[in-house]
Amino acid sequence: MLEKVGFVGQEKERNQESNVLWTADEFTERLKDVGRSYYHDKHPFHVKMHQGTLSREQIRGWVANRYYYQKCVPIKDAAILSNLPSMELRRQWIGRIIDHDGTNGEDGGIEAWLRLGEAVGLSREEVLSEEHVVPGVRFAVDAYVNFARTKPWIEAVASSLTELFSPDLISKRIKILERHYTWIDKSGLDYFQSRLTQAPKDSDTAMRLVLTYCQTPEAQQRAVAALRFKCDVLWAQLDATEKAFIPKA
Ligand SMILES: O=C(O)c1cc(C(=O)O)c2c(n1)C(=O)C(=O)c1cc(C(=O)O)[nH]c1-2
Repeated sequence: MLEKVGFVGQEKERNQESNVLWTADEFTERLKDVGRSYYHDKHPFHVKMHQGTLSREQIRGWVANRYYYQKCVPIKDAAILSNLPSMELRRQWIGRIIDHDGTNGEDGGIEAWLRLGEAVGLSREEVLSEEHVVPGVRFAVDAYVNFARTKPWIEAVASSLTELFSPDLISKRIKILERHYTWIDKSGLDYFQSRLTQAPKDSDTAMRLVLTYCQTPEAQQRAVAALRFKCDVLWAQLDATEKAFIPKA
């Protein structure tokens, strides 16, 4: 009997399938199904952002809170790196830390996010102090870092596969911000532009690893569950941001 891996409400259907090893195509579709159902592009906070109805304060609240996620992503990747069992695997992962932290003479994503903060009217000090970060965001992001530290590395790798879905959302977001939030200085959007090339590279690597190393039904199902967990991490951040910055109608 396989251990339950968190398919809320779908245990029966999943258990019947528990001994089936999916083909690479079926497995890929199962992973994409998670994104189609649970990715944060459909969160009400994003829906309002896309409708162009968020106030300056609400955009600032989102940027200040997302900073905590940005800051923790390379910490999460360093945790995964520390669990990878070979030089070859670590070589495939280490670039992610540099993408966010930068390297000598070259800024990374965290710096770009701070510039986004300035472009929406938040001082660097204000963002760095985390004074606007609400408890729910901190808890959700910390859960992601903790997951990467403590779970088998292949599950942590699978949890990063939300990046399969982020390019569509981010390219939509760039257009929306330019069209509806014209008060934001355009230079602040550089962060999103660079993710459009980084995210597909990252998700290709992660997908290759997951397809290679998840070779039992249980391993495949754990990967799907890890991706569902990550969708919940992203969703919970927006729940907490929405509650803090959008008054109830
Ligand atoms: O703006 C977004 O909607 C979004 C989503 C995601 C994601 O889907 O995980 C990431 C990012 N952005 C992002 O900027 C980023 O650096 C990133 C790293 C990771 C990861 O799990 O390793 N996801 C994401």
